[in-house]
Amino acid sequence: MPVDPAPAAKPAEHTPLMKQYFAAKAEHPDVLLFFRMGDFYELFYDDARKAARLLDITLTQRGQSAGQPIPMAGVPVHAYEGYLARLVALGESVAICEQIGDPATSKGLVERKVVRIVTPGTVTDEALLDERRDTLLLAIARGGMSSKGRGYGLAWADLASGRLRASEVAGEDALEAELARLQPAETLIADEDGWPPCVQEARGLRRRPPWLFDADSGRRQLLQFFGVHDLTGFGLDDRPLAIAAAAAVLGYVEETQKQRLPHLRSIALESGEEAIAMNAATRRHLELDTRVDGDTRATLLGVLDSTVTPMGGRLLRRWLHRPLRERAPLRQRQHAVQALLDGGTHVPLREAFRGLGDMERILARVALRSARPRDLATLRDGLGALPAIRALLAPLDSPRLQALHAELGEHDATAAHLQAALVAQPPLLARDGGVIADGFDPELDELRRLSTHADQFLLDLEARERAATGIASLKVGYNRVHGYYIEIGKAHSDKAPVHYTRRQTLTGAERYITEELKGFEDKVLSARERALAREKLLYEGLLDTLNGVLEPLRRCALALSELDVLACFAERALALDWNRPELRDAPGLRIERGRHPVVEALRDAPFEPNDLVFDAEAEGGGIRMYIVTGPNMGGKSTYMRQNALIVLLAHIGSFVPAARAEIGPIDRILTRIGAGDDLARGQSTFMVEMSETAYILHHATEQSLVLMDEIGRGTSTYDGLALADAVARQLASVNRSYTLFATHYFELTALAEPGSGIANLHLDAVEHGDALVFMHAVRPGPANRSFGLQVAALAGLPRAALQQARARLAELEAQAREAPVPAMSAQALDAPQQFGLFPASSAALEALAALDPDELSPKQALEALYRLKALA
Ligand SMILES: Nc1ncnc2c1ncn2[C@@H]1O[C@H](COP(=O)(O)OP(=O)(O)OP(=O)(O)O)[C@@H](O)[C@H]1O
Repeated sequence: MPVDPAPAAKPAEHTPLMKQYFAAKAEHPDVLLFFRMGDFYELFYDDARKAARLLDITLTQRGQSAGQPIPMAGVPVHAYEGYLARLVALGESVAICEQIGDPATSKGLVERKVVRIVTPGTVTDEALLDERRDTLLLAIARGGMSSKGRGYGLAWADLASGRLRASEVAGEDALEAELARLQPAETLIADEDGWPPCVQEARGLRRRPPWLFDADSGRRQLLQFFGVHDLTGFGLDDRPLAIAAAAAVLGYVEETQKQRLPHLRSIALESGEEAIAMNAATRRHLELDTRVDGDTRATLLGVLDSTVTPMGGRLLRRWLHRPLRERAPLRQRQHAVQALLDGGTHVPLREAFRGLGDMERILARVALRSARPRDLATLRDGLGALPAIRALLAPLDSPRLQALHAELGEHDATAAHLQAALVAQPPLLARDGGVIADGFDPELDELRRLSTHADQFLLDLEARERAATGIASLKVGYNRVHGYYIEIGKAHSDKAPVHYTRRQTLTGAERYITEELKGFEDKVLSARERALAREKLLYEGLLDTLNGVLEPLRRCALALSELDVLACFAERALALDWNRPELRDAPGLRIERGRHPVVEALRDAPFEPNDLVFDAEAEGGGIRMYIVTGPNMGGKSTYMRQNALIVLLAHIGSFVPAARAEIGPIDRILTRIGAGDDLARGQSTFMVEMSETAYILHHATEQSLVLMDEIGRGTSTYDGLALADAVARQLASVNRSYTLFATHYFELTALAEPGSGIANLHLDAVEHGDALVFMHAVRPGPANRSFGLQVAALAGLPRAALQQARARLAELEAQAREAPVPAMSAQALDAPQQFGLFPASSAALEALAALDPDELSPKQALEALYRLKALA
């Protein structure tokens, strides 16, 4: 790291400009400072080096200060947003230090001030935001230990849409699950030790003084911020950790935005009880919105999201990450989707959504007073589309759609106001005017008329003066220094009337001004400026008007987002042949002809649908676990995941890729699917596998859906088999969850005995000569072959290696026939610690292996037998 000599120098030794810079920088030591100098934002010293590296811009030097050259890098003001976007995407924060005074009029150094701080979690500029993803600022407050682990309070703000939420969780696992769900852009924590790895790895991590996370002062801060007497209404009253986190978030937002935040009007507590719990591993394994390789298209969200508006897309993502347990709202959504489908209304509705734009974020910018002319034009067009949307919804028989219809509200007056106020296609920036339409404001019209009609006036004046003076060469002109003038050639200058006042003498001509021309000049020159000022005032007035109806407008935007998602569900259901699942209150799961939405979408060939039945009401509790066997590539993982995705889709209110689905109450979806993607954390594949498995055994309940894919693969065969066996037994007899357990250990198929609640399913393949054809159909019973070698051949393993493998396989199979592994008995299920799958002692095995019967005398043989008996 290069050392900056200059900042270490005594302040007095620096130039006045650099003194000003250091004063600003001292207040924002850990963010990049964009220091406005004319048409550039400049960065100095370490900031310059860092920006040069991150943005690939030139590092230069700017003269000297305190006897040292000043490293400098800069970005042009007109293009700064792109650079800012890149820095923010890299997790950097930037303080924008503007010239406050007018350089033209200020004496000496122009005044400068940091006007806002752009951070990854607080950006609201359209150009810096991902359209289809919430940008969240999260704060985590830490509490004491309880029986469930340490308590954490979380609060997150979505400034770009004005949403503030909080939650409280117990234990590191739950905290990690929340982080995986929220995916914050920036995370605030107290500057203390001992944060778990999931926090330390959080994006845009920022450590703040611990006293900012204090619950008592936090409570006072929240009361003041929301102007309320207690926090009961927000559900936060007895939630000190959530309060502490919320105060930390708000404090940071106020500090960075340096302005009022009228759109953060309330905070709501999200309770974990309301949602189907999915831990970080499950979200990853099910590839809800991102695959391990970073791809976002071949994911559930990629297939599901056909929303028209960005705000609809963001709501859908939030729903997907927080499937609801409560059935009533889900049934309402399903009913709404059905109502849309029945009349085909989703088609014209989606057409009408095209004109909506991102109303939610536009309204946030209106509240922050940073909305640009085009934002308001989009809002105008969106509100203009409302009557058509309302008319489409009005006849539909669905309680949710009618509630949303009511939430949309009437905004005809606002729409008409915007319509009258704005030109059809306003420019990007309000700065240069041309935003407010003609006819909206008489004063502005007059000012505009003055500046635009100037040309005609001058021509008229010229003609009149020529006629009056009889000088045909008389000209009316303008120059920047002297302003308007009447010019007469030297030859005629003696004919200039007395009311002409000389302004300037040139070699061949004289220039004059008259009272009339002077009056005109004053009017015209100031007219443009005044028109601009007037427009600015009118624009601010527009923002005021909109802020007066912000709440109803925001409710309207939220209702439109939900309508967009429901219409998307309808469109997807029709396009992809998905059906309405039945959400039942009785336990059990029954899926008929289910499909994997993503695999199906990616395949050219048809997808083979498969059933799943967990009939919890059957005698003896029915089947609780399926052991799924079959060849590699047979479709085991696909089958397991498709069932989880169908269950998940049902719990966001969507239709599902199945002919029929009956779905009882579900509290969690838990998965253990090998991905090996945690190597970066320094954990071995096996360690990850076991800690995920431990999590599942600790958390799975009778209402949980559990997917276990090839447990025990990461260790030696016997260890792996023993672990897989024990885990399967635990899940079936202790957790009693709905479990799909895919395995290559055929020994486990023996667990399926009558009364055990365990059954076998398998997938199959058939050989056609050298070719292997996967059937992908799930059948009852265990698989009888693994086809591992055939699959290896398909994968292109060298012929010689394959031959060797075949020979070795034959040997192993022969050995196994001679000494078969004892099967597991059903009784063993009740006493998991005693099952007799393996010889109790490997010492006995080793001793046995060391014996050579041909070399033993009968006496030695008998002694050996006694020794072995003692070892067993
Ligand atoms: N029901 C199905 N219909 C059509 N194609 C399928 C079906 N299930 C799986 N496939 C295809 O087979 C491929 C392999 O499936 P999958 O990964 O589920 O196999 P697997 O049995 O889990 O394999 P492995 O044991 O090697 O992990 C999938 O990528 C998909 O293209």
